[in-house]
Amino acid sequence: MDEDIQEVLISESEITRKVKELGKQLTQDYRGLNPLCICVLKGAAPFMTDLVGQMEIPLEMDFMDVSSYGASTKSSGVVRIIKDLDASVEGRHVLVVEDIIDSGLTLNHLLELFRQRNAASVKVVTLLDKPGRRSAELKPDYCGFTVPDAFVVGYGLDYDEKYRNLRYIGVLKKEVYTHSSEL
Ligand SMILES: O=P(O)(O)OC[C@H]1O[C@H](OP(=O)(O)OP(=O)(O)O)[C@H](O)[C@@H]1O
Ligand code: HPA
Ligand SMILES: [Mg+2]
Repeated sequence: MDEDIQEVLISESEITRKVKELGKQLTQDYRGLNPLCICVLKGAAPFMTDLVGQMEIPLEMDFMDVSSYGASTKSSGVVRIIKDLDASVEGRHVLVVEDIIDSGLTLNHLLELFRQRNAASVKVVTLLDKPGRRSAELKPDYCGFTVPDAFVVGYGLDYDEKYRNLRYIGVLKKEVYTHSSEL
C-alpha cells in the first residue's frame, strides 16, 4: 500500500492531535444538547469512532451510507442513498461527521434532507476540506485540515475501496489511476 503513495500529507500523530482538539471544542459547544452524530459511510467511519471517543458528553450515533464516487476520482454528481438513518432527526441537534468535503455535492444533498426532516440544528464537522474543487457553496462548521486539490487516501478515504486502513492521509501516485485522464 505505502508504495502507491506519492507523499504523506498528514501524519497519524497530527490526526490524533487534531481529533482531540475538535472533540474538546464539540464537547463545549454541544453540552446539554444530546447531539445526534451522523456518520457518512464509509469514509467517515474511522474519524467518527475516534471523534466521539473525545466528546465527553451524552450523544447518539447513527449511520447513513451514501455514495457518489464509486471507482473514480471524480464525483458522479448523483448522490445515492444506500442506507438511510435509523433515528428520526426531527427536533434533534444533528452533527454530520464527514471525512472530506470535495465538490460539496454529497453534503449539500444531506444537509437539505436533514433540514426538510425538521432537525433543530444541522452542523458539519469534517476532517478534511478541499475547497479548490467545490461546485456547491458549502463551508464546514468545524474542520480539521485544508488539503490541496489532489486525490487523497487513508484514514477512511479510499480509491476504489482500497487504502481506507492507512493510518495517515496521503496523496495517491497518479500511475495508480486506471484512467490517466482523471484528475
Ligand atoms: O464533496 P464530495 O465531492 O461529494 O465528496 C465527498 C464525499 O465523497 C466520499 O464518499 P464516497 O461517495 O466516495 O463514498 P465512501 O465514503 O463510501 O468512499 C467522501 O467520503 C465524502 O462523503
Ligand atoms: O480526495 C478524495 N479521496 C478519497 N475520496 C474522496 N471523495 C472525494 N474526494 C476524495
Ligand atoms: Mg469513496
